[in-house]
Amino acid sequence: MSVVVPECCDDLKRERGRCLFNKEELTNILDGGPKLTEKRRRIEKMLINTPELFDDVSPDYLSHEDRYSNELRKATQLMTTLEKNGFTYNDAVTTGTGLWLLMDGNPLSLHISMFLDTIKGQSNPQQLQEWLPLAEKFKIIGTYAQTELGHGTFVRGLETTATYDSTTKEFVLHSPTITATKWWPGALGKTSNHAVVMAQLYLGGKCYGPHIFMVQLRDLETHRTLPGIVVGEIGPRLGMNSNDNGFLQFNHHRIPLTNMFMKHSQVTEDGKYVKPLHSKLSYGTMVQTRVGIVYHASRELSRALIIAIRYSAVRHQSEMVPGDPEPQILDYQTQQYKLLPHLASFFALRFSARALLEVFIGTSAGLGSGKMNMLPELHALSSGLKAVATNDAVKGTDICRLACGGHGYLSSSNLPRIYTAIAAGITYEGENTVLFLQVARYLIKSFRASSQGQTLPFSVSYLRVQPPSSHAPLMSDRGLVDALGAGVRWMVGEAERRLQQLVDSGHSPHAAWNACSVHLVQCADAHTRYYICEQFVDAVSKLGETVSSGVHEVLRQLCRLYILHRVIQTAGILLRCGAVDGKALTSIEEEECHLLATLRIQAVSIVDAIDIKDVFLKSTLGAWDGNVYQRIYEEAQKSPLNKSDVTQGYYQYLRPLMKANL
Ligand SMILES: CCCCC/C=C\C/C=C\C/C=C\C=C\C(=O)SCCNC(=O)CCNC(=O)[C@H](O)C(C)(C)COP(=O)(O)OP(=O)(O)OC[C@H]1O[C@@H](n2cnc3c(N)ncnc32)[C@H](O)[C@@H]1OP(=O)(O)O
Ligand SMILES: Cc1cc2nc3c(=O)[nH]c(=O)nc-3n(C[C@H](O)[C@H](O)[C@H](O)COP(=O)(O)OP(=O)(O)OC[C@H]3O[C@@H](n4cnc5c(N)ncnc54)[C@H](O)[C@@H]3O)c2cc1C
Repeated sequence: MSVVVPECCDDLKRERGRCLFNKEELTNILDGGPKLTEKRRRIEKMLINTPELFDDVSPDYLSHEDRYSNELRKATQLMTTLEKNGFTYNDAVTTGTGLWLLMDGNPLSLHISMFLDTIKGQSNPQQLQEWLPLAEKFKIIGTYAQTELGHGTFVRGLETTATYDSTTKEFVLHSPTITATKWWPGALGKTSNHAVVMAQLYLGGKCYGPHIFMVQLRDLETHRTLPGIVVGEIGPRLGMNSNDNGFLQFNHHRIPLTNMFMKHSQVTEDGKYVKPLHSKLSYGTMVQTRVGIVYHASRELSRALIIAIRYSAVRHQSEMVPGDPEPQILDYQTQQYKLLPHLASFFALRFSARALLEVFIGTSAGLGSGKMNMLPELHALSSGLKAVATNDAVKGTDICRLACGGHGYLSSSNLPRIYTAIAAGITYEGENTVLFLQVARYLIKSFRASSQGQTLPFSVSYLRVQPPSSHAPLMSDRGLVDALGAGVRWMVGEAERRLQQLVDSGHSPHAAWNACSVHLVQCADAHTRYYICEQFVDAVSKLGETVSSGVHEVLRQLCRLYILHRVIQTAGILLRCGAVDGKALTSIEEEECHLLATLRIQAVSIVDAIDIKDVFLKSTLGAWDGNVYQRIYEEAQKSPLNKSDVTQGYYQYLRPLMKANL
């Protein structure tokens, strides 16, 4: 059956006809300015014009091995296409386009992110000069090998050892137990010939904790594993199965002294240790990746939202008024309630990701001149935002899937794949509960420091013991954000009181910490969300002077929805600390419902402005033209089971069963 694709279906035409703002202007804001929109579109055009980057057959129909090879084919093609056209792999990552083409995890992602970032951030000048050009030109291909079978979260507990032998000026890398096996690193199984390896440094029998080493794993000509190394792939996962996540063991494998990354700490030829300026500088690559993940999570959420909101405008179901035509499902308030707060979250995360990037850039510049004082603030912010962004993207993506009913469960909707890929984000790069506990540690320390009269860094300054009282009217954006801040201050104060009470009653500080950790995680989550609200309000108010009134109004409504929704989610705490009363909550709930109806009118135009082309959405439900049913039908025809009317399985199993005398 041939497809006659209308320019865009009537439902979407009508939706788009109601747009009251300049879409291009909103697109520019999301990209970070018109120049960045223009650059992204140039990259997209170039990629779209490279047919080799697209799948002939859905990876769902490929074997485990073919999925990997197919993705490797596309990943290498992507790198050469970018290079030939004067772009960097970073351009493809920062615009999202590269990651979207490589649908489900890809074998070069660790190389272009954590491997290169470690070389850039942890090398001394000689190492940088030696390794960076090789890695940038793909002469060596690497990954970040830290996690082990026995330890992922607890980096200090890693078992792999790097013991210095001053007689040969080498480190001996060893995996003393099965649990010391490196396990999980992306692209470790079959792709990488090098890895940056986190191992316990031993000098003269003394352990100096985890340090990073550059280790060659495979021969650069034959790609065969080097002696003293065992490496392989770990098998199928929930998602991201086109990557070759791997395992790695060392058997007294020797590498030169100069292969320890020596920007921050050094080992001299005679085996002396030179301490870094801060003990956690070797965790820098993780921090940098967490900053990137906040953007990544917001982008993935936006893909799911575009799909679900367009589909909700095309899908008609049931009767709202008996006898009337079936309405668009987007007209149901419950559908708006499912989707629109997540749309607001996407914007909130995008503005917060930008603010975090600025903190990262500022802190990195400070580190360059020996200033370590911003590091705890960056660690807390990047940990909290990574956790909230991935939690919300996963939840939001699943809600989008559910909001599409049965068709959301189809692989061709692309929602399952977006979900399984981003679901891993809750675990990798610091499991979210663990990261929240790091944030909580910072909050409690800050709260205590404030009680002792110390000045607090900017993200926690609202926790000071005697904050200035809010002058903003409660129902204004600022007033409600101040109320949320008061709620977090109350929660942190309460956590501190409970900790102290437990210690006073004879518990050790560590036991007290564990006994309060559910509450502490809630404090960290609430603090991070307060920070996000602040960033959203600030961004919208700053933009107010420079953007057209239509765009400003849309942003103001999304920001308002985000805040109202947050206040309702936190109602229990806000009532307990007296920041709001029942009457205020009732009017906030009413306003939220009203706002849902207002935002619904322009919802399709808002997701259009996110400007993700069909080839990157890869969804039968979310395409720009809204031609949903034809696409679903055509995708189903591609199933290998439809190649013949009667399958082999019939002759092999079904027929014998039917003929059997049961
Ligand atoms: C760039 C684009 C990216 C896009 C991405 C898109 C797709 C990704 C695709 C695939 C996935 C890719 C890769 C995945 C990779 C990985 O997962 S790599 C492995 C990541 N592993 C982790 O994140 C482990 C998490 N654990 C930790 O970070 C630490 O163990 C932990 C922080 C939990 C504890 O550390 P530890 O050394 O045990 O700490 P202590 O208890 O001794 O000390 C705590 C004090 O140290 C401070 N601190 C901890 N970390 C840092 C840091 N990074 N920077 C600064 N300070 C730090 C902490 O605040 C404590 O300070 P105080 O004592 O309170 O003052
Ligand atoms: C798709 C994917 C890709 C990955 N890529 C890489 C990679 O490229 N390189 C690499 O080195 N690693 C990689 N990892 C590993 C990843 O970083 C770890 O899985 C992650 O850090 C969590 O560690 P874990 O698996 O040991 O979980 P655990 O730490 O064992 O966590 C299990 C549970 O214990 C809880 N828990 C643990 N510690 C605490 C605590 N202190 N307090 C309270 N609760 C706690 C956690 O909250 C969680 O509920 C990847 C993982 C995945 C899933």
